[in-house]
Amino acid sequence: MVRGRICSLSVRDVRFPTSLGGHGSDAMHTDPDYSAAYVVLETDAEDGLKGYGITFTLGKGTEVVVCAVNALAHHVLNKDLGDIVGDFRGFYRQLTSDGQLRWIGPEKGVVHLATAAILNAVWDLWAKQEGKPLWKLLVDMDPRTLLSCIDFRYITDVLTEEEAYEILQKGQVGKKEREGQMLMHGYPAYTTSCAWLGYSDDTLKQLCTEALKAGWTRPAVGSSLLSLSCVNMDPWTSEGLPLDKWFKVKVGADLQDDVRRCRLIRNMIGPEKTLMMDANQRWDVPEAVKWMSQLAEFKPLWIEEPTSPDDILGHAAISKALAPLGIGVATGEQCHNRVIFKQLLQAKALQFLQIDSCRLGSVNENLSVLLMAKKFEIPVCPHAGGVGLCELVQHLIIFDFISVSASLQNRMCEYVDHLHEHFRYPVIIKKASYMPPKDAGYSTEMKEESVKKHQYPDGEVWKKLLAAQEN
Ligand SMILES: C[C@H](O)[C@@H](O)CC(=O)C(=O)O
Ligand SMILES: [Mg+2]
Repeated sequence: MVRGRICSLSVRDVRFPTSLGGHGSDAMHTDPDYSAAYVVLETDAEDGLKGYGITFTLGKGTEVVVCAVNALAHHVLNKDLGDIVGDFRGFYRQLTSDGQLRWIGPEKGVVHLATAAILNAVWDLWAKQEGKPLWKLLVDMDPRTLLSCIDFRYITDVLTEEEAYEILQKGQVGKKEREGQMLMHGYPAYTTSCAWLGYSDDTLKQLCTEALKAGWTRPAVGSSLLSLSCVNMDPWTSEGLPLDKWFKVKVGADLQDDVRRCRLIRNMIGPEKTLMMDANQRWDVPEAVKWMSQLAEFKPLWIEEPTSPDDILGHAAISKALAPLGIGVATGEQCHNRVIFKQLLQAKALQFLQIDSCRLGSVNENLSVLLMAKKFEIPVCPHAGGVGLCELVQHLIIFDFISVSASLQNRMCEYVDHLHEHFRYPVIIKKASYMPPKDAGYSTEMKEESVKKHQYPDGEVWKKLLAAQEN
């Protein structure tokens, strides 16, 4: 039973100095401090449960998102949780249609990141009150209720509510077995932790060796060396162990460096394992095609964010040009909203769709994208990493497998090995797979001690760093 009136919303600017070690660096974001605008909702219910929500940011960007959360707060305060989730579509519309704030979106950029942080907290609270991890709340939800959380405005030309209902109805078949499979084996993951652009070759080698030792080692059945249309991997052995393992390397700043690093990593992981490349929007369209033609010898499964995330037709042109080389295009971590995803799908502009739990308007909007991806039969391989993105997105992709896609072919969820120790319910990875969370909620809660230490600029960590910079 959902209960309580939301009586307080707080938001904090929490930053981790990851740029000091080059963690998270890429061709565009050379000094990222992984950060979060961290929202806490309290209700007047006697259970004392709180809802925690984050959105992922980089350093200074956080203070702008914090302002936007505060500007949206009045939509949530003094609302009954029951009224919010009882008409979640209406509430989503209310937040995204604020007559003054919509002008600085709409449904994109800072204001949408703030929307995500608030709604992530609402979903966490709802799941906690129901006593279920978020993925299970979604899996058990009756399809009509689930669809009532989605705003279909702007996407009915490709997906009507009735079509979405049919997808969910079909997804009911075999659901119990798939849930069992997830509980037993987890959802396959790939790692980006070895090859951030700011890492030296020695660090890359060392991390790659460690990752291989840690179990990212099984031989692939399908091979990324085949042309894309032939890639048809079954990621499980008969004992239910994951087979192929994927590694991602950052590229895009300097071609000769890329060639050297890709050779190094390919030599280490061998010809069989799947390698992906990520350019983080660095190139123009022709440049992307030319650059990737020169990296094709390393057999990447995909090039991620080859150009501006807004350039749908550019992505389509790159997809077309790289298909004969067996290289797909992946994108999504900076796709503003469901409309951009709709058009990427319509234009055949991507072969791997990367949802992000904090970029889109929370679970509500991500559900619409999962359903569209199913309709277009494009595999979803979520973006994760950052602060808490692994913790959150695992719920969405596990739900997707159990209730929507029913497939693991060509699908893996990103995993990055940073900052999990700051979460109260950190991800559990076994045999390179995400094990479904068991605790109630959306795994969004951070340890209070970590938040205090890393709050910007007054937390202990930042006080020291800022003082050192002054001297
Ligand atoms: C700035 C982030 O670390 C970014 O490089 C992450 C990313 O592109 C990915 O994980 O993919
Ligand atoms: Mg990326």
